Amino acid sequence: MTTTTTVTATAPIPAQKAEILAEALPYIRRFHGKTIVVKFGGNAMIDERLKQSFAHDVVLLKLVGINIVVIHGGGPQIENLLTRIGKKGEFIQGMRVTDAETMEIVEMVLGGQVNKDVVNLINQAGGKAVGLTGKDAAFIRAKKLMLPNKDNPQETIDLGMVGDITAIDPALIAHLQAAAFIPVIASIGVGEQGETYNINADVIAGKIAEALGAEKLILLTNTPGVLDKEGRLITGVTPAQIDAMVADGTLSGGMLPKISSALEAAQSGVKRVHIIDGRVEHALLLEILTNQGIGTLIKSQ
Ligand SMILES: Nc1ncnc2c1ncn2[C@@H]1O[C@H](COP(=O)(O)OP(=O)(O)O)[C@@H](O)[C@H]1O
Ligand SMILES: CC(=O)N[C@@H](CCC(=O)OP(=O)(O)O)C(=O)O
Repeated sequence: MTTTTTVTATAPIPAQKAEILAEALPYIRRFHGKTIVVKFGGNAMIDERLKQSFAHDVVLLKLVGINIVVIHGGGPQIENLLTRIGKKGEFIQGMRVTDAETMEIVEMVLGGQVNKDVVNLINQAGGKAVGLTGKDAAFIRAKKLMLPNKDNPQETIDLGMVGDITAIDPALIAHLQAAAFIPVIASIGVGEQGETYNINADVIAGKIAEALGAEKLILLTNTPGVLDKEGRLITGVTPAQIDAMVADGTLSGGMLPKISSALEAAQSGVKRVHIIDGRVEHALLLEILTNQGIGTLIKSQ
């Protein structure tokens, strides 16, 4: 008996769609086998649909052979829980003042709720994500940060349990990448005595990108990129422009640790560092696989 196979004609793909797909090829070839570190900001993480589009992008990029490493924040999510226990968050130069009780909340929210949420989303999208904090294999070592006081450089500001990264061991990430897992890292570090440190997620993302020799670092946030005094997007910033914008207050709050770690990464061998709008659907695909420049490129000089 012979069987007949029916081949159903597929609907013609609009030429524009095919063109966009074809445009991705040189980028896939360029980044195949390379590492791209992506920081998913807490503010970009609020919308469910955007979270899913982020997770799909991560899985697609991994499937075309790009080693994606995800670092996530969770500032607004920490703030929610602090409010529920009647505590108000305090920030100095974009860093959360972290007493012992706040540290407990930060670890619970970042290492627990937010980390597992991101892991779950990526796995639901078909990836193999593994959640970590810097305590796993003690791969992010830190000591207490003493923040220089901008008004009086002889003085330092005590932020409590905020960590200053002393070392990152890339071996654990390399093992996970070799086995096709997607590392999803919460911004917690560990001290010499096993103490827990709260570290700004942008700072960790920059240091991990450096330690892994990443091709790209992408910081997804809730603004179109770096904005000038008039609120217009700056598509590329130099160190001199950054210094001027910090000095005149154009850059403030959460943008301060973001811009300084982006610049440090760019000056320490990470080839391209971008701050982009995580509120744009498929922002990652647009940034990595198309010639559509979005957000701000941080220049090393
Ligand atoms: N010049 C600037 N350009 C863009 N954003 C800025 C600037 N100065 C301060 N910001 C603030 O920085 C915020 C981004 O940092 P943050 O709130 O820490 O985001 P994330 O959670 O993504 O790390 C923006 O929402 C904006 O309020
Ligand atoms: C020291 C410090 O400020 N830690 C941050 C860690 C989370 C974070 O960086 O989250 P976003 O990326 O969403 O801002 C905090 O406690 O809020």
